[in-house]
Amino acid sequence: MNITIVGTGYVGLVSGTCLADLGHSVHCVDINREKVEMMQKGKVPIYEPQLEEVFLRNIKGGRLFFTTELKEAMKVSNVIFLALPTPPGEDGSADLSYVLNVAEQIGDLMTEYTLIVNKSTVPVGTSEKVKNLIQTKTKFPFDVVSNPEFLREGYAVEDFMKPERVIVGGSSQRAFEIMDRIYLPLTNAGIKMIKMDEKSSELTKYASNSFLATKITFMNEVANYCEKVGADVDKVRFGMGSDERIGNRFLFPGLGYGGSCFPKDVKALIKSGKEVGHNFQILESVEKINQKQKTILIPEVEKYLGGLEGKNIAIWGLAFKENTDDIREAPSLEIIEQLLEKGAKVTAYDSIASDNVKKIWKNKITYADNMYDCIEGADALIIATEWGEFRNPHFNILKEKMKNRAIFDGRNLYDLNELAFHGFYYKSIGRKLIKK
Ligand SMILES: NC(=O)c1ccc[n+]([C@@H]2O[C@H](COP(=O)([O-])OP(=O)(O)OC[C@H]3O[C@@H](n4cnc5c(N)ncnc54)[C@H](O)[C@@H]3O)[C@@H](O)[C@H]2O)c1
Ligand SMILES: O=c1ccn([C@@H]2O[C@H](COP(=O)(O)OP(=O)(O)O[C@H]3O[C@H](CO)[C@@H](O)[C@H](O)[C@H]3O)[C@@H](O)[C@H]2O)c(=O)[nH]1
Repeated sequence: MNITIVGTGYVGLVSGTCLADLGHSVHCVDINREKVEMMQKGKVPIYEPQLEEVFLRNIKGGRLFFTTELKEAMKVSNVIFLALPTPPGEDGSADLSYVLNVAEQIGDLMTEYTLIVNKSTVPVGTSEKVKNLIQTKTKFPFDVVSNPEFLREGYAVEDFMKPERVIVGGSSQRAFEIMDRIYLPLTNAGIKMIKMDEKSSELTKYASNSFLATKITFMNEVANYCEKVGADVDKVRFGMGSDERIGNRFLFPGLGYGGSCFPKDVKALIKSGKEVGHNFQILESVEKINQKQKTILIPEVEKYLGGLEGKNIAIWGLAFKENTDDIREAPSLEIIEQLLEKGAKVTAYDSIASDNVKKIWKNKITYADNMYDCIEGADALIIATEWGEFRNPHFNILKEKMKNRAIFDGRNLYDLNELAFHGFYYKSIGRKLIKK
């Protein structure tokens, strides 16, 4: 089948590449000329494990193409996936301008039956808005379906190819049949496709992300309580997660949830609720607690050092989580902001995400080339991302290079006994404080 994907970011590029790998001919469209030229030359513009291999295989196989021209792609395909940004507007609501602009263009360019498949995360009622808009632009028949995407950055290829479910929201038999054909290689392999109406499908995405954000936030609250009463959150997490009704995933406490999805989707659901007079009280609390959690280690560092003015603080990890170069809503950004405000000197290291942080913080902080250069002369080390390379450091090198043996670990990477053995002051989340 010939498929067009509009928007080649994390979702569009991964979906396009994977759909090509399932045998479809995929034309990816993006307005960013530089990005398109890069992809035409065989370069992947984002960091996403496994993606490059599948990308190159499908370019070579003649199934994956890139263009800046929607019109060109639509000449060969009448199934169009939208993988466009839906960033938060000033009031927290999802900004639908990208989706609606492209919908309008599709309406103008259509010359036959067209299926518009919306993969962007959008509020309930967006399919209807898109339908109404296209209706004013064309005389040709068309359908709009909602097909929310559940992939995680860092595991995107795996999540797309082996999803726990594919959700399709629509109201036309013709559209459902096309969706059946597109996903046949997955459903044949035992992946379930759940069909429903458009509104329920759109809400399934927001409700899933908001539920996961709530689960994480609940654990952060439990962790903060553990510290007050002397319980260990890792043990509590393991005990709770062993109950299948709770499940052991997404129970890791830390520096709060970040990334391009949870923060914006929680905000957007709260806002959508308000528009119809519904108060998502639980999500309002989740948001507030999460905001506080991102910088929860700062007062701890401040207390330990007796102030931050002129202190050298090292940060390991800048990405919002491991295995990605994405820094959208990363706790590291707010940590850096507060440290600088309080007069500290910051040296940071992230093997993949540093370049993106440089665009924001420029030369206001120092960027180290490796994790050990980063801690040279440091008064304290903050761990903000759980990259694999931080999990087993040579503690002897840390002891030699750091001015103070002090680690503030936002990801609970280390064994408490080991850090006590090495003589570190070690503050993690929801666990006993190890004092030198
Ligand atoms: N990032 C994720 O992990 C993830 C997962 C599931 C769902 N989503 C949702 O998917 C959507 C896309 O997210 P993303 O992270 O891939 O975004 P992104 O910002 O990484 O990519 C969006 C792409 O769209 C392009 N674009 C913008 N306007 C365009 C236009 N008029 N025509 C063609 N291309 C255009 C941009 O240049 C960019 O390359 C959002 O609604 C998001 O909430 C994201
Ligand atoms: O136990 C956990 C799990 C995650 N996180 C944090 O939660 C955030 C989100 O993590 P994750 O869900 O792994 O990353 P995303 O790539 O943002 O993926 C989420 O957002 C996507 C965009 O909507 C959805 O498609 C995915 O299903 C959903 O997991 C990150 O800051 C993590 O550090 C925790 O603090 N504790």
